[in-house]
Amino acid sequence: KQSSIGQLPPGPTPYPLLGNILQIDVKEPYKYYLKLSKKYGSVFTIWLANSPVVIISGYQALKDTMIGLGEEFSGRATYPLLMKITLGYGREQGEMRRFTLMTLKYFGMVRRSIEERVREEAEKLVEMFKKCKGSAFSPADMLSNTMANVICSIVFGQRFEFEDPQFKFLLQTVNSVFTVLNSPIGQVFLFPGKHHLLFRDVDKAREYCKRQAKARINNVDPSCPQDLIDAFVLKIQEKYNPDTEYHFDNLISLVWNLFSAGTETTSSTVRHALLLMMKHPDVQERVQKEIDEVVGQDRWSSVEDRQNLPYTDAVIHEIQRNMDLAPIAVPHKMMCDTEYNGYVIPKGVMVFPLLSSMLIDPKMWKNPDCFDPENFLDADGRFQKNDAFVVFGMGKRACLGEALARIELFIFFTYLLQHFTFKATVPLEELDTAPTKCSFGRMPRTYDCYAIPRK
Ligand code: HEM
Repeated sequence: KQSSIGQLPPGPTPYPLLGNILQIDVKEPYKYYLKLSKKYGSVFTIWLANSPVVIISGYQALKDTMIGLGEEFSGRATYPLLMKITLGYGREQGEMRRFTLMTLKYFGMVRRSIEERVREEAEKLVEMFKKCKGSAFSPADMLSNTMANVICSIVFGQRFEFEDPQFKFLLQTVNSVFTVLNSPIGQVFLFPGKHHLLFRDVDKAREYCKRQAKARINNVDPSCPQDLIDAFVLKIQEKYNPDTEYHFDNLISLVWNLFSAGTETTSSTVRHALLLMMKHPDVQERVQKEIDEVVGQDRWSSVEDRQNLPYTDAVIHEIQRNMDLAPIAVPHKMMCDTEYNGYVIPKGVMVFPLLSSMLIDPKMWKNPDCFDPENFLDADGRFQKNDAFVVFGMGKRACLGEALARIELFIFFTYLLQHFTFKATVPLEELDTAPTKCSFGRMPRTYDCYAIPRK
């Protein structure tokens, strides 16, 4: 089969029907891929059942393919599970991506600023943590709820009360999506599994998005769209033509995708951030000291403070590097037969950009294997960028919520550390910071903590 579909890069010998599935540690497949890259080099092939997947690893190869051959490598995987629960909007794609980026910018700049929306939610979170009055609690749901509301304010034009049953259902569904993707079956998404139950919930969640969108059809003020759904409905009306990307199905997918891609990612990163702060009290103290000196206790921090908070900035970057949220990004698909490195990767073949390979490359980092903010600091303690920081992916498919996510992480993290010191409920040596499920993305543990008010 290999010879009949082009000169695929080499890789471990697959078994008939199963491919390499039995060799893969389905709990942490990306570790297996990292091992394979040592044997086969920066481009190799594995087989998930009958389907070849080309894996790209290391700085140069990722740059050559994701940027140099960006168009060729930019397709979206069209496997049913992925289509339905992740980025289903994009078989045609380019225009949808442009629309989303422009609209996020529009609502952030022309309408109410993104930062203002983020700050409102972060303030609410601080209030909620205060209500815990220093006793132990789990921050996970509060983080998801507040961070989801940032997206809701842009997409639906409203925030939801946490008790709202529809909001709870949407969040639960997002959570199940990530749980399934991270369970062993999630990695091998070509197989049927319990995801038919998930499909049912995802369909219900998409139904909700549909109702929201339908309600707008005759109610949008063309001179003043209030949210992303309004902006899209205007496009449908302006350009109605079933051949364009502006049709109802794409609107539903886009709304759902933004909600799902924008909620669990940022909230689990802040969850991981607090866990690391508990594990490294010296780092937490140094961040607080810097915030106290630059921002003080009498005003909230703003994104403009970032450049004067190099240590805090380095810590946030290091949290993301250490977390490695999306070790294989989101699967790509070849747009056409493409020659790379002497191999021919055929149109339609799935590609995993192994982002992890860059995040732990010893040539790129001072201390790749541990949590160490020094990875982002120069000898004078200034923040230092690093090209291998690719947590948001690279090239034409890079995360389109990156700008929003960076504001969210900065504001939530600095607000929380300005107001609280986080302490573990177990002795530090028992506090495990390794993510629990790592099949597709890496999800941090849930935990109880103390948030001790600082004032
Ligand atoms: C810590 C936060 C986040 C991280 C680490 C992250 C990371 C990523 C990564 C690695 C990809 C895949 C890139 C690739 O395939 O090359 C991606 C795609 C995407 N992200 Fe994010 N993301 C985050 C937050 C967000 C937020 C807040 C939104 C919502 C606005 C969002 C929306 C998306 C979308 C829509 C895509 C698909 C882009 C496409 O296929 O064209 N992400 N993200």
